[in-house]
Amino acid sequence: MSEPVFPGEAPDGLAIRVRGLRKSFGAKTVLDGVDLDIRRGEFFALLGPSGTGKTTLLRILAGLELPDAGTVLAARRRTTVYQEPRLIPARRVLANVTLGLPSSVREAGRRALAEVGLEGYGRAWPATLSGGEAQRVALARALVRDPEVLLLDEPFAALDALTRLQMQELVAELCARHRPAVVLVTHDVDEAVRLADRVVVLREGALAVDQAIDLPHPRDRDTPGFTAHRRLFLTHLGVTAAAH
Ligand SMILES: Nc1ncnc2c1ncn2[C@@H]1O[C@H](COP(=O)(O)OP(=O)(O)OP(=O)(O)O)[C@@H](O)[C@H]1O
Repeated sequence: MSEPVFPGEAPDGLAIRVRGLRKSFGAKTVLDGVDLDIRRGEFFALLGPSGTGKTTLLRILAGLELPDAGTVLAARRRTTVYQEPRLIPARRVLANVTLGLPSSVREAGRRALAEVGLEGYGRAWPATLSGGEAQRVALARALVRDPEVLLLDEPFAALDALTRLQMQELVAELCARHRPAVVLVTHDVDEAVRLADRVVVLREGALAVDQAIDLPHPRDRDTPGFTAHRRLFLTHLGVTAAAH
């Protein structure tokens, strides 16, 4: 490694600053000189075809993976929500939410559960929850840590279509209230355009498009401008116009 990773916090106004990031697995180069600044409070979405390195980039931002070269400066409190809720089955819901934190945060844990629509679920067992409820618990577990950077790795991908829409709405609401910087990795172009302030496409190891989405909230496919953004990203993802 040529330079240290996480030598300090990102400069003022930034939650994340990435410079010259490279990562290979064996002969395969996944990230090939990625530069990226994410502002504090910015909702950032990362699109890209399967296997292009989105999760690898997120894992590097989380501090779970080391790059081969480059620097990452990031706000310290970073929390990840994954596609699966990753709850501990032998712990009740509230204990899952406050896992690893002092007992003084139990009340904050209950408040976080209420914020995700699960008031009164603290003593429930994970096995009794639906997929959507379990993912709400995962969100509460992130929320109670008061993240400066919220890393979302396809958090809605395993949910049915209706639950996915409800969860997108919830995440939009929570992020508008708490204003963490968000990095959302998703395959879903509509989801990215609906939620993000800015969308980037990762292709062949580099960031191919970097587009601000300056549309009012709440957004849906009927919001003027939505379809134009959608088309742009689909085109950059290699989807032909006929399939739009
Ligand atoms: N620990 C690892 N060892 C070897 N190869 C890896 C490892 N982690 C990721 N890769 C490879 O790196 C490439 C990028 O993987 P990554 O999971 O980051 O892509 P992705 O864009 O998130 O994919 P998807 O959208 O399908 O989740 C893939 O070819 C993958 O097989």
